[in-house]
Amino acid sequence: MNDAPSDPLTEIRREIDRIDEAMHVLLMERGAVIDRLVAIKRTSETGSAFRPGREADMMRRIAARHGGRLPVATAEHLWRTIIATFTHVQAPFTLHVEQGADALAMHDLARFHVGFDVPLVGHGTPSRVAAAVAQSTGDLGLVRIDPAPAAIWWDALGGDGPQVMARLPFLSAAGHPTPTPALVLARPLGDAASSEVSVWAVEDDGDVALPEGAETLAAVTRNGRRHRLVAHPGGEPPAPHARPLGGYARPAG
Ligand SMILES: O=C(O)C(=O)C[C@]1(C(=O)O)C=C[C@@H](O)C=C1
Repeated sequence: MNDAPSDPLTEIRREIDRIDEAMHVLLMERGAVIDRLVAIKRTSETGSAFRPGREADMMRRIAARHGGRLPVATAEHLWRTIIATFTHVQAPFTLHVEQGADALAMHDLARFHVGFDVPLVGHGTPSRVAAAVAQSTGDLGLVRIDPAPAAIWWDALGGDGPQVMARLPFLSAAGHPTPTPALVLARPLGDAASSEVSVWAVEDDGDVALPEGAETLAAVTRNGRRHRLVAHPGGEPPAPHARPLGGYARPAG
């Protein structure tokens, strides 16, 4: 089929080819910039190139400037894939995914955020995910936010062990293609972490009220003691003796 040079369809396809080529060239240029970043960024201390606070800023800017026909979730997915791939290029890691109750949704959530260059390993419980992250150098974990889980899995978080580093989905407006709420776990990342919302373990006899704005992500009662995983905007503990378990950038609606 020979389209005449003046055919409007041919013209438009030329324009699409020009844009595709420019995007491809820019992505390759991005790769070269990452090479320079690797030379000056110290990933060896934590074993991870993951910078959740920086990623949250980038996602907010994408959402703010977005418009037109392309769904914003597609833009998010494209950049998540690019960023996760370059994270992996800098320091290879595995994403450990909790696949106990909603395996397919968790798999979708994982692939939406890391694309296909990052290997996934599925685990039956959040405790196994936390253990796998704890035993690794720079692996990440993905755990579903289950309000009434079978175990107090967050007991394994905090200190030098895995911490909460992000909450997904981040651009969480209605209609998100992978809406399953989840937490990202990683070994401590120093000041690369975001603490807009801090996460805590709160243990009581069922008698401690949380301050306004605090959110109970999960709760388990054992032997009369109530164990809660609590998210609290800001860095203040939501209750006396609360144990810090990390934090995340406030999801953008
Ligand atoms: O800014 C960094 O520190 C990077 O490593 C770059 C980059 C990216 O590809 O943009 C990759 C991983 C981080 O999680 C954040 C951003």
